[in-house]
This record gives sequence, C-alpha cells and structure tokens, in this order.
Amino acid sequence: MDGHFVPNITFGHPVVTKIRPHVDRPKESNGQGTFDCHMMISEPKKWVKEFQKAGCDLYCFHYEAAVDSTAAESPETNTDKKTNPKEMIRYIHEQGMRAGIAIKPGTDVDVLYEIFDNSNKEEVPEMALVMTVEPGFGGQKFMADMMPKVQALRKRYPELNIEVDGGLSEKTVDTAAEAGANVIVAGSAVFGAKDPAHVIAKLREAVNKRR
Ligand SMILES: O=C(CO)[C@H](O)[C@H](O)COP(=O)(O)O
Repeated sequence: MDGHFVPNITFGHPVVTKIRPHVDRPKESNGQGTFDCHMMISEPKKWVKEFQKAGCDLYCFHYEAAVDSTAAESPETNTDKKTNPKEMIRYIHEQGMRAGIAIKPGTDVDVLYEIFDNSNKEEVPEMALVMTVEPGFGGQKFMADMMPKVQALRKRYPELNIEVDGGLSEKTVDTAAEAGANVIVAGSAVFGAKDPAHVIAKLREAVNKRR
C-alpha cells in the first residue's frame, strides 16, 4: 500500500528481503512458500525489479493502476510509470516472476476476459484476484456480492488460480470456495486467532474439499 492508490501505507520490499530467507521456496505442487505480493500501488511497474530482487514469486498488480487511457493507447511512451496490463504482465514474466491481476469491488470482471483470453502466454497472468473489500484496510466485512465475479471466472477458466482477499475467515470461506476461489487471503482471521495454524488448516480444507 502506497498511500496513493489506497489511503494507507504498509510494508515494502525491505520486509520481503528480511523474511524470504526464513521461508522455503515454493514447491510447484502446492505453492507453499510462495511470496505473493499484492501491490496496492499507483505505479506498479516501478517496483517490479525491487520485489524480484527481494524474493517475490508472484507480483500481483491492480488492473485499475495499470490502465489509463493514455497508457492503453501508447504503452511505449509510458514505460516509466503506468503501462497497460499486457505490458505489465510481460514485464513481470521477463523478471522471472509469476503475475497476478487484481480488481477492486467497483471494477467489472469482464475487463479480465481480454487479458486471460490472450493467446500470447507471456501476456497472460497466473492468477486473478477478486477483492472482497475495498482495498486499504484489514478487518473489513466480506463482500459476498463479489461472488458472481468469482463464479464467472471459474466457469470461464476452470484451471485458473482465483484469489479472494478481504474479510475471509472460517465463517466466509465456504461462500468463496463454493463460488470457485482457490487462493484465500486472510489477515484478521489468522493473526487474531489463538491457534493460527488451526484457522489456516480450516481455510485450506474449505478449498480442497471442492477441488
Ligand atoms: O489488504 C487488505 C485490504 O487492503 C486485505 O483485505 C487484508 O490484508 C486482509 O485482511 P482481513 O482478513 O482482515 O480482511
């Protein structure tokens, strides 16, 4: 969070650098150890290389931050700041990371279809993130009305990693998993728990029993 794209600030690549040596690298079979960095920032391209150096495995940027009319029309003149989503995805892949693309609650899911239907695989992300709160703060209420977006993505892309973020807990995870989400972000539910491992196991179970 950069205090611009969202009205809050959180940690950046120096924290990733410090934590990375203490976490095993991802095992391709189950994704454990993946550093999935959700960039709630206005200039996502600016930080790609720093996060790669820090040990990020998957760099997830916001569709809304990557799209503006100028950048979409002439991506070649917008290489320092904004660029269009396809250029961003290609750039992330060139740095050796997987790419994710996130949408805020007010963004229609169909903006993602063109991105995932692209036959050029270098420009196709490995994950879609459907925000289930307005990004910026933990501890908000899960927006169940975002589930049609998840259902639409799951129907169209049976194998896609679909992440949900915001208000996920043991109480809400079944709704998300039933809709088709298979990557669950949980802050308060895990860090506020007496037994975080138990909560994580429950969240994982909700996803796994539907796969
Ligand atoms: O970053 C977020 C919002 O910007 C996430 O929603 C947050 O980290 C998850 O927290 P919680 O599980 O408490 O909703």
